[in-house]
Amino acid sequence: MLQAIEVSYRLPEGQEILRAIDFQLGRGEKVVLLGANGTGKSTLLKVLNGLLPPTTGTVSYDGRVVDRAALREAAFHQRFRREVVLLFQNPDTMLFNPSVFDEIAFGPRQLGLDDVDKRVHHWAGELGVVPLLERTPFGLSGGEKQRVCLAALLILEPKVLLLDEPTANMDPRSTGWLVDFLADINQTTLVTTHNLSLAGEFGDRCLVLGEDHRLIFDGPIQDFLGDQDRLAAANLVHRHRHRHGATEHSHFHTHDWD
Ligand SMILES: Nc1ncnc2c1ncn2[C@@H]1O[C@H](COP(=O)(O)OP(=O)(O)OP(=O)(O)O)[C@@H](O)[C@H]1O
Repeated sequence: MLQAIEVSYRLPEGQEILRAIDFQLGRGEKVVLLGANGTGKSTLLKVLNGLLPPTTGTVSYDGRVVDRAALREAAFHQRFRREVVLLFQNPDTMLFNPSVFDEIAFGPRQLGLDDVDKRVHHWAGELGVVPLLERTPFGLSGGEKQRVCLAALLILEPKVLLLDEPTANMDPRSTGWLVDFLADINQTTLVTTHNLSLAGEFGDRCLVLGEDHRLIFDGPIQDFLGDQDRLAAANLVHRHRHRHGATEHSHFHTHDWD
């Protein structure tokens, strides 16, 4: 339903940070996007969400090319913005309303949906943020902000969720809750994470961006996670020395940052 066809993205300064990326997300599919720092994961999500136009190649949604012309058409723009949503890596980028209630209500109000109050209470309940509704979003903890941002997206009843490191600010209990929550929804999800211990919980298929900014793997996640050579080539495991008294050895470690 969402497809990248030979997508490349070049920064204004000239550096190419996505190179000929080609893949398709099927309806209801749960996919994980992996890659070392700076390989282009956040950029790819922004391109898929229509926020950055690819330098070459195309993104298409349900068979329609997502370009400036399409996004200028009111009907397509409204449909695409409602159905394909992006959770930014930094929740502060998304919060700009005076209260959590207004933050969650913003999308439905923009779209002219009815029963905004009821919808806000429903999604605040789903995300466990009802006690925060009258607070200002700026004073919340990182994990609380993440939940508020998710409520503000899910209230639109999207079909595709692009989630950029959704557990990065979350403590272990919230992380466990989010993993279960995402497993139970039937939307298409594409989730980036640096947490290889969790990656397999977000989907059965993974896409991996290499340090050359190309898609270097698209397949079953367990095949990728079980292959030390591939993990090392993608800079997703590291090796360092351990000393145990007089003996010393080294082996690979996964690099879980959140
Ligand atoms: N607007 C911009 N101006 C300059 N450089 C940028 C811009 N956007 C992205 N980059 C650079 O492009 C590269 C890819 O960035 P991106 O944020 O997509 O990587 P990432 O894979 O999400 O990284 P991380 O794992 O660290 O979050 C980085 O080197 C980044 O510094």
